[in-house]
Amino acid sequence: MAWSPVIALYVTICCLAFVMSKVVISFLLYKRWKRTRTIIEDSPSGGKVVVFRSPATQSLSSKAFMKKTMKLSNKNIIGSGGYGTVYRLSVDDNTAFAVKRLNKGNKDTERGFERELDAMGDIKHRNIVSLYGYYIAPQFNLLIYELMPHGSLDTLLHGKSREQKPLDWATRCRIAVGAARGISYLHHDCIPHIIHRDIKSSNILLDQNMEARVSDFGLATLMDPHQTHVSTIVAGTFGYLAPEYFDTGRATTKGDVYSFGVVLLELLTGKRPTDESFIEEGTKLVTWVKDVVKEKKEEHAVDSALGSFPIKEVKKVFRIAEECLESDPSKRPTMTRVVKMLEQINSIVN
Ligand SMILES: Nc1ncnc2c1ncn2[C@@H]1O[C@H](COP(=O)(O)OP(=O)(O)OP(=O)(O)O)[C@@H](O)[C@H]1O
Repeated sequence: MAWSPVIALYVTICCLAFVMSKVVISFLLYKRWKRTRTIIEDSPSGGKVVVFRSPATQSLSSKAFMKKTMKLSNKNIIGSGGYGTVYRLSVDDNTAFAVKRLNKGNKDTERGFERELDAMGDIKHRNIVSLYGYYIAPQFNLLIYELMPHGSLDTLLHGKSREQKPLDWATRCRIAVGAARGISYLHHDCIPHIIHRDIKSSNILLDQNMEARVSDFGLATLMDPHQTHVSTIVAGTFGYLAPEYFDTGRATTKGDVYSFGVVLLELLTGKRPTDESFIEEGTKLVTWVKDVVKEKKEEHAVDSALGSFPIKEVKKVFRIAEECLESDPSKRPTMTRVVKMLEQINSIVN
């Protein structure tokens, strides 16, 4: 059946309007995307700096960042991990950032790497360490993060410094619920949903108000597994990995829930999952705690540095940890549920 010229004209106009609207929308989205970032190509090094615009990065021009970065030395190091070294980068007396220098990833994955970083820059939550920008160059990559003045939960719980005061019960509870809210946000509120894959006490950092912030989200997927240290099997860290991960190698939100359960045990007992005493006794933190809870002797497992603590609340947190550590992933609660359960602990205000 032949179309009348009028219908053919209508169809042509509709198709053109459709294509034009797509082009205009893409252009506007690109303009908006550009407005939220400062991008500088550094021709001598072949590198590129991208700074996500926000009130916190107003003082950080890409040029200033490049200059300061080139001057970073060993005395600026604040930590190091499987993915690289972390430096303190001070812009002025009041402004500083944490800069992570990454061991170089795979060249083929560079485009995907940039896309992932751009997406990570859009994630903002009071319990997540913000990514402020990045630098990509042929020799190395840098990630610019918000600086967390109180360092990591791992150092606060297990650090050797004698001046350091042990964390009290109320602070531990606040850290637990803050970290849980951060993970829950990644799992349930981000689109697409994000599985962290490496929840552990050294990836829970503390801001100026001792509020917990989850860091390193997305890094486990970004980095080539062969570039990371020996304790990382595909992704994740020994002692925190859910048992099913060893069989399937698949990261899931329930795997993060398990790792968070291990962090809860660390907060309760003050012991690392890889504590030497467990190896000597042929057990591990999770098994030891399960036995203690079964015998209703939780008070014997509590961190001796804790001083006084409300035993009823301690028992409740042990029970929440136990649920997170169920061997069957389907029996573990979601992180939203974990947040709700923790919020019922009296020492947790707001
Ligand atoms: N944004 C930050 N602010 C302050 N200190 C930080 C920041 N990021 C990392 N650190 C410090 O640097 C240390 C090393 O961090 P990094 O994330 O590189 O390794 P990790 O978490 O210890 O181990 P892994 O690389 O296996 O995850 C942290 O334990 C923390 O003390």
